[in-house]
This record gives sequence, structure tokens and C-alpha cells, in this order.
Amino acid sequence: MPNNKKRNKNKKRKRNEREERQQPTIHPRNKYSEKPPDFHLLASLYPCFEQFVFYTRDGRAKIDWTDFNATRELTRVLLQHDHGVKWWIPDGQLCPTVPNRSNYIHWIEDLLSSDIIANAKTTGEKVRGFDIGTGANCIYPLLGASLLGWSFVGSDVTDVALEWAGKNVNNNPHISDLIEIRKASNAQKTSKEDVDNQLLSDENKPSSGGSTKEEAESVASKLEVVASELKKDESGQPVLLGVVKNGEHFDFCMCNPPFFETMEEAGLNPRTACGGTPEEMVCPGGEMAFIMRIIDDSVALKQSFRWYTSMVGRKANLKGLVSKLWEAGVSIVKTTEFVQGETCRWGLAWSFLPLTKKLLTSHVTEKRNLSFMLEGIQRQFSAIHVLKSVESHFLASGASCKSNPSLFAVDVTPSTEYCDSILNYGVRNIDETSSGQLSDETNLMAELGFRITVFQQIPGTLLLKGSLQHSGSQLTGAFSLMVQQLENALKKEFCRET
Ligand SMILES: C[S@@+](CC[C@H](N)C(=O)[O-])C[C@H]1O[C@@H](n2cnc3c(N)ncnc32)[C@H](O)[C@@H]1O
Repeated sequence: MPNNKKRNKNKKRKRNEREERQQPTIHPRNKYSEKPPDFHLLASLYPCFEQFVFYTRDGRAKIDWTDFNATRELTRVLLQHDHGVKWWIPDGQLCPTVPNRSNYIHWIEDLLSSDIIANAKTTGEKVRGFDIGTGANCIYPLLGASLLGWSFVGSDVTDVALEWAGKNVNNNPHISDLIEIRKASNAQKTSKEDVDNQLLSDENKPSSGGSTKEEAESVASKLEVVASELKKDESGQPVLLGVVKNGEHFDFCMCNPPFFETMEEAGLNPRTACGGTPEEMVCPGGEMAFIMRIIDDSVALKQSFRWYTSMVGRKANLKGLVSKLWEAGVSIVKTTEFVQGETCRWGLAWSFLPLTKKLLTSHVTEKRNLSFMLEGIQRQFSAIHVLKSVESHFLASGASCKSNPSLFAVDVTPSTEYCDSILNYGVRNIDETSSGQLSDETNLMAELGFRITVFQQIPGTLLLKGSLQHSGSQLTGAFSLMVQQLENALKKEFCRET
């Protein structure tokens, strides 16, 4: 092939790769993944929507995304037409886009069906979720209940949100039994004096005869509650602690937090008009402070939830949140990216439940090179999507990653916390007596760097290879467990049947 032809071909390939990488991804089970909403059809069926639809010169039906009334009417007709849900919000309240919000629901569905952590539920038992800050739009409970039959508690703090969320639930008698709207109020607020008195009276109590470790754990857990209570006092409203009732259990919590510290920051996207009042968009310290409060509450509530999740608005905040989570002693962290029109959001999930034995005890090999195949990859995904997902999988564990898209490779250096956690769970489950080995292995952490490379096989099949970078590394066990976890996660995300 002549040189310039080859160059052009290479350029074209690179451009395609770039475009593919930038292509918005929508969850494959999302109703709109194959076919976006058809504005022309909706306009012909719903006269109230028709007035907002105009046609481009090439005949495409469009709406003006900067018109709040148009976006609200679109949400109303999509909920009615595709979900059988009656819905409305007052002027100015945050208006959700249905396809985007559905992605978060489907991601939670994936987390719940994955076998990374134990599931005590029997088949057919209803999934129960908690939506922190459900808003007047109550979008997540309405979608979760209508799409998947999940039950929800939706909490909020403002009167308008509580009133309209209630109306949106009551206007849908077919799912209203599944949704409870709950005020996150300070009614059960604990003062510092209450907490001090409680600790003092505990100190004066005769010892129950429990072991020192148990006593220490109980004091530690009380201190966590104290810290969380005091934080809650500074920032006003409770988030989970004090809103979740004693003895309640949930499969997950979710949250689209107030992302911003000021309304100026919130109004930075002039291309859309989704509304949003200061109460909905802003909180002291922005999303970082809000999600930190969810993390603090999760430390106190631990296994009352199988999965804790939150949306994150800024990628830069993810790293800090992930390291905070590992410090807090979680057993697993997962992240994902949601593409919402022209903006990106991230999903963050964590759990305190132990990782399943199935994952951990299956042969921990001593190999320095490991590989696995991904077969039956759904056709909208390519090697680039998988490579990106490898990177976010390890970033979520606090690793540092260097991606090299031209080699289809990611170099990974895991964090000490991730190695600790994987070795703790892995080694303990494999051999109770080998805990001495654990600390030796932990000291060798600096050596554990590896490369994951993605190879295209036939269409729909990829081969992934992991190779330890240091030939002398003694951490083959941890490496093997990490590759196993990666394999499980990728199969769940990309393959039709796992
Ligand atoms: C960005 S809005 C999200 C609304 C809706 N979930 C959505 O996705 O469109 C954030 C919501 O959190 C509520 N909120 C703020 N602080 C809260 C707290 N401590 N507990 C519960 N909700 C809170 C606000 O009133 C607002 O309705």
C-alpha cells in the first residue's frame, strides 16, 4: 500500500477510535438505548407537547432545550407514554431527563444482581431502596417502581419537595403502595450534651463481661455516631442517620446530591433549562460535603444497606471520595460514568458486606501472566469501551492508572488500602492460618504493578491479558484476585450471558 494511503487509513482509524471514545454511552437496558424519544410521534399523540416541537430544514423534530416548559412537558409525556406514570412539578423545580435518570436505576440493578457481595434475599423478595433527596419530581422512586417493581423510601427536606413528591406518588395508584415519602427532619436530632451524657452513663455502667475487643468496638461505633451527629448539627439536616428507622434494612440507597456551593456555579450550563431552586442545587461545601455525610452515616449504619450509592458531579471529587471510603473500611468500591447529554456524571457505590467466598476462594494462582476471554460482547461495545472500563474499575479501588489507548493497555498500581482489603478477605477465606503471611505480603505492596492489555479476537470476543511488571514480585495471590474481580466485573458489564 502506498505510504500516504496507509497514513490516511491510520488517520481514519485513529479518528474512529477517538469518536468511539467520545460517544455517549447509555445503559443497554435503558428503554432509549436503541431508539431515542421520537418527538414527532409524541407531538402527534400529545397536543400539549406539540406546541414545543419544531422541525429543522432536513425535517427532524426538535425542542428548545433552553425552554423550561418544553423540557418539563417532554418529561411529562415520556413518563406517561413509556412508563404509564402521571407526573408534574411546579415552575422552577428541578426537571429530570428520563433517559439519563434511568441509567442510574439500571446501574443499581446491575450492582444488585452481581454476586460480588452476599445476597441474603430469596428470589421474588421485593427490592427496597432509599432515595436521599427525592425532590418534588420524585423521579427515582417513580422509575424504580414502574420499571422494576422496587419499593422506596424517598426523603427530602423542603416542604415543596415533600408536597409534590407526595402528589406524584398519589396520582399513580398502581405504584403508590411501593413508595413512602419521608421528611428528613431534625426531629430526632441529638445534642452534643445528649451524646456526652450517654457516653458518661455508659462509662459508669458495670462491665457486661464482654471482651475488651467488643467493648472497644462498641465505643468506636458510638464515637462514629457522635462524629456523624455533630457533623449533622453543623450542616443542618440529617441525611440517613435519624431518617432510617431502627431495624430498617435496604438493598441500596441512591442520591442525586445538591452538586454546587453557589447558584452561580449551578447556572454554568446555558444550553439547557432544567430548572432547580437553590434548595435543590446548593449545599454548604457542595457535593463533596454532602457525599462525605452519606459516607459518615454509612459507617454508622454499615450493613443496614447492601449498597450505598451516590451520583458525583465532578470527576475531580471521585478520587478523594474513594480514598475516604477505603479508609472507612468498606469491602468494595465501584464507580461508573453516566453521560447526560453534554455533561458527564459519575456513579459511586460502596458496601460493608464481605465479598463473596465464591470470588475469593476459587483458585488463587501463582502465575505472573493471567488472561481471560470476554465472549458474547454486546454489539454497541468495543475494545475501547472495555479498556475505559478496566481503568475506571481500578480507579474506583484507589489505584493509579496510566492508560495507553494506542497499545490498548492500562498500567495499574494498586493502592495499599485495596491490596490490604483484597489480601485480608482473600487470604482469610482461603486459609485461616495464613494471616502471618499477610503482613509480609503487605510490606511488598510497592512491587505490585501490572499491565492489562485488551486484544481483539473475532467480533464480539476480546482477550484480556494481565502481566505483573516486576518479575520478582511475591504478590501473585493479590494480583490473581484482582484479575478475577476484573473479569467478573467486565463480564457483568459487557457480556450477554455470564
Ligand atoms: C439535586 S436535587 C435531586 C432531586 C431528584 N432526586 C432528582 O434527581 O432530580 C437534591 C435534593 O436533595 C434535597 N436535600 C437537600 N438536603 C437534604 C437532606 N439532608 N436530606 C434529604 N434531602 C435533602 C433537596 O431538597 C433536593 O430536593
